[in-house]
Amino acid sequence: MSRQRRSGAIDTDSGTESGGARKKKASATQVDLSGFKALRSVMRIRPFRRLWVVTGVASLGDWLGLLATATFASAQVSGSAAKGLAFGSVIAVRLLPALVLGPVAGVMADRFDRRLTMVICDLLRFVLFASIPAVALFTEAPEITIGWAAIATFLIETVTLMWIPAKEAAVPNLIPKARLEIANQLTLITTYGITPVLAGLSIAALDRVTRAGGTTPPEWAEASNLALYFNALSRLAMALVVFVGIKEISGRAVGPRTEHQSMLRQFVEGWKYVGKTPLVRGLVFGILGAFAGGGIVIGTAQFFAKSLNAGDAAFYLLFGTLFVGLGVGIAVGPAVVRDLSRRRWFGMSIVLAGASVLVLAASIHLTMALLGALLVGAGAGMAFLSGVTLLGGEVGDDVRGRVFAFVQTAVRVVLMLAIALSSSLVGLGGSRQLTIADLGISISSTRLLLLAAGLFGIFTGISAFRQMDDKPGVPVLPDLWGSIRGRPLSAGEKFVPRGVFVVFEGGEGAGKSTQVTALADALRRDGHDVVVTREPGATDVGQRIRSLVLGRHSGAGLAPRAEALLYAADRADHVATVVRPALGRGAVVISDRYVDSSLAYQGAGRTLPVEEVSWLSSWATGGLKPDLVVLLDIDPRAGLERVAARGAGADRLESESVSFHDRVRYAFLDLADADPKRYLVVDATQPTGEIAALVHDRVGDILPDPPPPPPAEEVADALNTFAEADRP
Ligand SMILES: Nc1ncnc2c1ncn2[C@@H]1O[C@H](COP(=O)(O)OP(=O)(O)OP(=O)(O)O)[C@@H](O)[C@H]1O
Ligand SMILES: Cc1cn([C@H]2C[C@H](O)[C@@H](COP(=O)(O)O)O2)c(=O)[nH]c1=O
Repeated sequence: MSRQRRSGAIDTDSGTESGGARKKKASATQVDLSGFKALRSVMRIRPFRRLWVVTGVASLGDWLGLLATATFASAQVSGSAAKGLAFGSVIAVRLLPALVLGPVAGVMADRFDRRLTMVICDLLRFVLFASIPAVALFTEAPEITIGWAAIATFLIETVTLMWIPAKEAAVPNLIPKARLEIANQLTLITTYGITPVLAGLSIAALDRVTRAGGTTPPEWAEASNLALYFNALSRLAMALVVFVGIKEISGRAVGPRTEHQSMLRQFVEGWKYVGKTPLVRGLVFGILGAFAGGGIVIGTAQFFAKSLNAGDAAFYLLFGTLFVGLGVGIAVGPAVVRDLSRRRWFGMSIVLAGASVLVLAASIHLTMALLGALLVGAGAGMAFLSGVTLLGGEVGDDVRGRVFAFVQTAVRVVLMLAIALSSSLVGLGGSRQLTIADLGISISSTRLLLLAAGLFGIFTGISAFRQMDDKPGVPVLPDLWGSIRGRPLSAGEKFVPRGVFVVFEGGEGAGKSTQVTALADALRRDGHDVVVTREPGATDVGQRIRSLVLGRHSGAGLAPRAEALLYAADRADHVATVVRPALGRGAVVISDRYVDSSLAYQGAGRTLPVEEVSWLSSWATGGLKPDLVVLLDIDPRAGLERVAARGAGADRLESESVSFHDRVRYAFLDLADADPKRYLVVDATQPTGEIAALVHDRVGDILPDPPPPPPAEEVADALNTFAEADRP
């Protein structure tokens, strides 16, 4: 059985109009999902708008706080080694709580009121952030100020671990599912694009202002202290806005509350859910793979810059480009892939990031490395956006907090391990120059690690894709390409054909009816269950359509598009009520004409865009393709003579010009050329018996031998509804 038929992908573009008209129509249907209007519509959701504003302010505060705590700690000691140690320790302390407390945080987010959890966490963070510079006001001892900065940072991070799952799990309840992606886009761009840059600029500006004129500011007015106070106040503001202004966060979308379960039980259930649900498993696997790869890129970045014979500036440039790519992926990705399945997009984005790491590994010049870094960032950004949106939109409310907590914990652990391991590993390996042609390529442990990271990224992307794919069997690249052009392929109708589908095609008078009958008789003699059918006109509706399109008087002025639609309508009814049921019961279905006739007559003959006629047919048939097409090829002059000899007069299409029929003939031949395995092209001027023997032989190759037993009686009864379609 042909694989194409089983896969049954359909191009779901919305019509046959061309150019601007189609674009207008497409954007009209997408207006609720993308673009500026979508942005406006999500901003109209009051609770989200408020949350977005305070999250932006708080995120600015957090980035300021991160920079400030680190610079604050190093400012308390002297000597570069001590400063470096102090700086590094504060950053490391921020990552530690995840190891112990991450999973518990998820249970809290699913167990307790999320709004109160957020408010209490923010009040605690307000106090803790403010306490860091405040303690320094009361003591001169650096061990106390640094010690407290480290303890406070640890506590802040612990509290943050509780806050994030509560917030992330609540957001999808505030926004309709269709708006979730744009809402996430907005939040991620604000949190990882705008506010870190603003924070860096603000802290530098603060430093300049407070030291203007060469004066040393009082300790409380140091830039890092002011930043920490701002951070504290932004958290207080967040607590107040969430408590007073976004009461909706307390609401639950679906599912029963789970307070009756013990915390331990909830914790175990959360892990089980992640392990057992293919979508979540795929997401988690993909996210972790991406972060592991990202960690290796970060861990090796400095050595990599050196391997390009570039200095520190190149390192920063690469790093900056990676973030630009991340932003581009998040901001532009959805507009590029349009209606591509988000599950597929997630896997593909990870594969893109992995493949781009390979570009990095193979870079022989800084420009190539920059391109690689840009694409790594773009892939990661798109994976991040689609991953978060999928988690928010497809994970049930009652377990969402635990899933987010699981992901955030695992991400931190994997990232830390990947950075630590890769940076120590690159230190161990040596580097030597290998000259290929005139290119000096540096093979070093850094590049080998990048190579491994890239391959690992591709592997995890593919695995995630496989686990989560919601369009199995639909070819990946045509689906991606179709989506970019606004014509995603939709999954074929769920249908497992048992029978075999043979179609006869050809011009007028080629001898199709004669050969259909001969083949059906021969196969019946061989013991096969055979259904003979045709287009147009195999069903009651089809009969009426046939008289509309072929009647010499009724359809005289029929517009080509109307003609194409009528044939498609006949086909849709024919496939749904005759062909699929017969194939489903295991019969051999022989049809006199099918999709190719539309491509040849309406496409080439009427000169409608063949691609669009093809889409129309794919949609009408739900992607059903024949196993074999027998093309009876004949010069139209000879074929039309045979028709005339029948003496019944020419129908509307037979009356078309010879050049029309020539175009039809060559279109049939082109189709056969493009897919030779699925076609048998026969010279239709041969004697009837010889043609019949050739066809019987070829069909024998694809038929089950011996013929399958007839279906059970009750199934046969059910299918008999369609048996009367065994005509023309
Ligand atoms: N191989 C052949 N050699 C000579 N004549 C043939 C051959 N096959 C069929 N014919 C004759 O040609 C005429 C058209 O045959 P047939 O109806 O089978 O063709 P068709 O392709 O189904 O036509 P249409 O396009 O009108 O449906 C008939 O009179 C038939 O007897
Ligand atoms: C299915 C199909 C058919 N046609 C044309 C081709 C013929 O001129 C008639 C069918 O007549 P026949 O005697 O049954 O062969 O319809 C078409 O133009 N487009 C189609 O999709």
